[in-house]
Amino acid sequence: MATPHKDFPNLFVLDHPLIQHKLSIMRDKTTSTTQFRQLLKEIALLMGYELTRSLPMTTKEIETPITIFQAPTIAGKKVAVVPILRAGLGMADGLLDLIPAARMGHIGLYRDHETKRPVEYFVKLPDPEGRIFILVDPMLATGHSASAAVDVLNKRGVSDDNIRFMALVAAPEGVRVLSAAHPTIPVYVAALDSHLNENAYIVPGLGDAGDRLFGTK
Ligand SMILES: O=P(O)(O)OC[C@H]1O[C@H](OP(=O)(O)OP(=O)(O)O)[C@H](O)[C@@H]1O
Ligand SMILES: O=c1cc[nH]c(=O)[nH]1
Ligand SMILES: [Mg+2]
Repeated sequence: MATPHKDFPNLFVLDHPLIQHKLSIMRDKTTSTTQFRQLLKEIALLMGYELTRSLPMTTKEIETPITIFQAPTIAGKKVAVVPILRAGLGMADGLLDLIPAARMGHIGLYRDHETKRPVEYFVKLPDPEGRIFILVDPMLATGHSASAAVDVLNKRGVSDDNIRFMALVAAPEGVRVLSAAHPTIPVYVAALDSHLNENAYIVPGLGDAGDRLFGTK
């Protein structure tokens, strides 16, 4: 079971060997787009298994072929998976395999090359009533895209209590920014890397996740 990081009480680094092995292949610059896409999906599914551990449970009376049974089921809350476009789409695929009944929202943000600040270009979300929102984006670098995406959800009536954030690789700078703005949101990552470079890319990181996922440059 995931335990909070010693420096960040809301950060959970999922250090399962399968996740770490797959991430190392993704980091390698010689890994192809095809492999990168497949591995991102597989890691998201494995991370989703841990993240969904906190979903509230209840029981429901069913009848097995043998007897009446109070069967454990996920309580009322419905789930929405919300990728931050573009790169988040690669993680959403894995989560949807795990939770096929989840609704899906989309938040389009790109990071301006000069300012390094996110620019919003698309938002479409499901009804927030009684729903848990899982925001997904492989890279948490400066943390401004993640914070902006949470702000978008807040404006549409989703409280921080109903938001989880899932990233592949985070920089400490980004975790600090996101948790300063939204201290109660649990953040799940596969790795907490060293720092950001002068272009606000994560070191050692894996480069530009969107470009590697979609084969663009
Ligand atoms: O934490 P930040 O400093 O805000 O950076 C992280 C953001 O940068 C990347 O997206 P990008 O802007 O490259 O868009 P893309 O997914 O379309 O490539 C990444 O997928 C995050 O959304
Ligand atoms: O390292 C980084 C930082 C921002 N966006 C990326 O895709 N990679
Ligand atoms: Mg990109």
